[in-house]
Amino acid sequence: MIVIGLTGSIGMGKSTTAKMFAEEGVAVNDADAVVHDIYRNEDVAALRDAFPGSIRSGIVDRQQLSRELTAAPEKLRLLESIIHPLVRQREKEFLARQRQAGADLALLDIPLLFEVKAEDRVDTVVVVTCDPQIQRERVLARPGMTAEKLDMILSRQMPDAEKRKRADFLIHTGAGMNAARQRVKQIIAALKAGRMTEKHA
Ligand SMILES: CC(C)(COP(=O)(O)OP(=O)(O)OC[C@H]1O[C@@H](n2cnc3c(N)ncnc32)[C@H](O)[C@@H]1O)[C@@H](O)C(=O)NCCC(=O)NCCS
Ligand SMILES: Nc1ncnc2c1ncn2[C@@H]1O[C@H](COP(=O)(O)OP(=O)(O)OP(=O)(O)O)[C@@H](O)[C@H]1O
Repeated sequence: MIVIGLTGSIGMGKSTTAKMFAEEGVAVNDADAVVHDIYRNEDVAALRDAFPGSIRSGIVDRQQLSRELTAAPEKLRLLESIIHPLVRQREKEFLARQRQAGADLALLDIPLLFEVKAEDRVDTVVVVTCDPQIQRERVLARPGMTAEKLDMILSRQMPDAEKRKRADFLIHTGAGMNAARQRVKQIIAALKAGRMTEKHA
């Protein structure tokens, strides 16, 4: 089974592109969705201890947590140290299920793939990218998003230019949905034909 790592900075189009892979029959594990699921459904003692002000009825209130972190960005590191091992565990279970089902491809959508050195856990890395202007417009258009919060998140992400350099495949999402979909199909075909990278191609 070939494990695809999909990444890109905030608002570059990861979720949209992951959906396109899913529509082509590739099973997808979305790290952000796993985090949200943990907050909604799991009573994690370490989170209760570290962020008591963001807990409602035993589980994390994500909006409150987000406000707390925007006010105190240094706490993000602590949050990551609690959350990332849980995400990693879910990822392993997902891959085991896919292997057992005999899948030929599986995709991990990992926003912080390079930052947490997850390249070692995947066979090929696909990076989504677009113009920084478009990125900012997309993100600031989201309800609840502020310039401060965006800057807090960007400060924890590797610059897009560096991600692009490290990519095996690039998908530009500034040219519309159809162009991105064609590119997804092309990448799947390349992988199925054993071509794992376009680096130095
Ligand atoms: C900071 C939190 C509370 C903000 O919640 P909110 O609902 O507003 O945003 P959401 O989760 O949808 O994230 C928005 C974007 O920021 C990115 N992002 C989230 N956390 C981080 C982080 N620690 N570092 C860099 N980027 C991040 C996400 O991948 C996504 O692209 C939340 O993102 C969170 O709990 N982050 C910590 C967990 C984490 O590291 N997640 C990254 C993927 S495992
Ligand atoms: N190929 C594309 N063509 C046009 N618009 C796109 C394309 N890909 C994504 N978008 C738009 O960009 C916005 C952000 O996309 P998306 O939510 O997929 O980003 P993301 O990288 O997953 O964000 P985050 O990092 O916050 O999770 C959405 O409004 C989406 O419709």
